[in-house]
Amino acid sequence: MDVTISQSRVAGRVRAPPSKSYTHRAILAAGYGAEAVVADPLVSADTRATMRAVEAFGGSVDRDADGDARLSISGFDGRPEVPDDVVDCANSGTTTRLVTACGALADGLCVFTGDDSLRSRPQGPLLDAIRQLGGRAESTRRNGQAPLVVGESIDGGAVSIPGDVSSQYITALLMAGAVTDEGIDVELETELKSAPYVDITLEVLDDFGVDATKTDDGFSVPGGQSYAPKGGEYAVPGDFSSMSYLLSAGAVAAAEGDRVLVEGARPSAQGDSAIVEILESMGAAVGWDRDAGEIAVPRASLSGTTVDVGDTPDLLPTIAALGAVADGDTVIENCEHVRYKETDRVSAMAEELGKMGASVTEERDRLTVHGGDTDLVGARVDGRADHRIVMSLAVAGLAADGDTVIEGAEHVDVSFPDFFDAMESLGAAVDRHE
Ligand SMILES: O=C(O)C1=C[C@@H](OP(=O)(O)O)[C@@H](O)[C@H](O)C1
Ligand SMILES: C=C(OP(=O)(O)O)C(=O)O
Repeated sequence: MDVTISQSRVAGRVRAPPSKSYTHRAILAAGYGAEAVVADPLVSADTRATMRAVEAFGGSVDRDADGDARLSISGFDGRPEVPDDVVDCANSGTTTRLVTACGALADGLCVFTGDDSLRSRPQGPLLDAIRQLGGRAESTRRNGQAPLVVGESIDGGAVSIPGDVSSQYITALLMAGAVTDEGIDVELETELKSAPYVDITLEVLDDFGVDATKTDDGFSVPGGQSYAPKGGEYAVPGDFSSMSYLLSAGAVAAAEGDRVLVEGARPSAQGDSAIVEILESMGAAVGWDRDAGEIAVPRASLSGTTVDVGDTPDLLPTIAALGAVADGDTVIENCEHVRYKETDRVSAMAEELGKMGASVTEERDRLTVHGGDTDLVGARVDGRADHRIVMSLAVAGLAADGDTVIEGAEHVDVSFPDFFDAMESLGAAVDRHE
């Protein structure tokens, strides 16, 4: 599906979808346990991949008859079965990493694969860690990418692993380590990127009654633990990465005297709540009522800023789009790890914003958007089969002169299936077509 988004003004109230990161972890944590309800989950292409994996390991995931508001999960109670078939992780890096470590607990071999994008993402450090723990872990093509073959019942132990490729390896080892005999000590060989995502993991583990801690050189989780949320139920908070597009839409295109108000914005461990400070640093008057969980953003004359995205890789496409609308340079630093996502998002944003007339300088670890050099103009752009590229280009399209056609817009299904409905409800001119 392609979407044409035309220059428009937006205003009104909209609810952010539930957090993808928390939902993945809650579904798998429930899978590691005996029985749990996950309330307010994100039901999207990526989280469905984690549900499928829990079922493949012998659990079951039942959705409310009347919608997506609750998942009743029967887990595999710390002992994943060997799946009957290959497990398809689709487009989801989180699913792949988290279930790969789980598969290493199985008494047999598990095979994990996914779509073209997923099969090009790095898994080598996680496979190496599983081998350090005595498990079997191979890439079928011997290139450190899926398809992966994993298994042979690891018991835990000590591993050392780089921290600058993906924090999801650490999350995966901590979640699996809790149900091993010995537990897992993770020593980081390099500085941890995307660190707030491990904080999210520690928060979810704690909510499921599982102990895990930061250590001087990494993380540690004792073995022999059981997963059970307090009161049998876990509620997922709203997603700040998804909110970044809605808030940015307000900053670049809110109607005169009006604002975009986003609900579901209660504070949590999500690093991407930094979008609030980033918008403020660019000149937007953002109002965040933390108790009510509401953020309001009126239109602003944005000016360039400098942002280190070491902790917040998923905000890079949003910040790049904001930079293209702002005056002056927006410098996005510490972004090499953003090249290992669904697509290389650093070059994708440089090239696609370039098609809209933006002037952008791309370096390996830095992206500079020279805002104000030229006016943004509507153009035909490629969403790169990547939900975040699609949604960021839609934000740029709101402010660009004329019509922007975004190819492959259906990929929003990965994290924010109702994204274009939400934009339309705010008044954006959106036309879906083949
Ligand atoms: O653990 C998670 O939920 C995520 C971690 C981050 O990945 P990396 O740790 O690979 O940077 C982030 O980009 C991804 O969208 C979600
Ligand atoms: C990179 C992302 O997710 P994942 O790693 O789970 O594919 C994302 O949602 O931007």
